[in-house]
Amino acid sequence: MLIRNEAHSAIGCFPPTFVRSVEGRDFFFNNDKIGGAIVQIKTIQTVEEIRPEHTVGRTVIMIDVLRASSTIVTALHSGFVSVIPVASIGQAYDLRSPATILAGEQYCENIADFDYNNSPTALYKAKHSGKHLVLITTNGTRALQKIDKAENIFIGCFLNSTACIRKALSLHHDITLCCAGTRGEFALEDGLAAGLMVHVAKNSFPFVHACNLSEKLEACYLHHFPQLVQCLLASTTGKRLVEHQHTEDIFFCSQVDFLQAVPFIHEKRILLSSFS
Ligand SMILES: O=C(O)[C@H](CS(=O)(=O)O)OP(=O)(O)O
Repeated sequence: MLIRNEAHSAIGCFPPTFVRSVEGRDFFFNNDKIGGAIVQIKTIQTVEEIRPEHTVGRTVIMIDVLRASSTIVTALHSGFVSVIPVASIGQAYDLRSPATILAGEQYCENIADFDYNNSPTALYKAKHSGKHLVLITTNGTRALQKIDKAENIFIGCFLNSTACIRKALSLHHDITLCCAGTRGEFALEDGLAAGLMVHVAKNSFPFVHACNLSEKLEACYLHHFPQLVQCLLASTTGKRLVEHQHTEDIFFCSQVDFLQAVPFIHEKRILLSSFS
């Protein structure tokens, strides 16, 4: 039910009129026709800071640029039917079958008997059409368990940033950009990808209200995007990945809008959205 806000009573003329529903959702009107709901975008710095109000009734984009989100986007782009995130190495071994491939890392190190590290570059070259990827990573796959109450959950990174935020906007829920972070700390690369998504959202849809952090991260992205690879190489996670000989993945993960795949979570599996 909509309640007209008397402070904005200029119905029928531009600028549009803003109205708050009894459910607390804001809408805008153009020439007395409903133009749509205002989408609020909130960015969370690390998954540890996620509270129920950031997920319930909202669309959440989980961002773990280095590397879980990039790996998931690439795997689904490359023909895997699904990605199954697991919480322990034992669970991954239990799911081993002719239909599955095991990938992941623990603190950047390879896991014994796994087919791949958490490497988007390797999965981009791999040919496993029709198989399911079982994935465990230090931060990203665990982060997913903390946002499972969201209305919709998408997986985003630089590789699919425009496709991902546009898909989220199309659902007309408020959006939480959840930066996974690294080992409990904010990760610059996640914040920069969030900033890019905020920028795309503001340029795609006229009535986006972004929180202060979102606005600052947008400015940060716009400042840094000419040297994105250098930024990622100099980040805490980037340095760690270089030490572990995963430099190629940093270059791969810094490619903005290289892929169109938009993964979403359905019943604990990650699938390709039909829109992708
Ligand atoms: O190896 C990765 O991709 C990282 C390891 S670290 O803990 O951030 O160094 O894990 P992820 O879960 O993808 O952030």
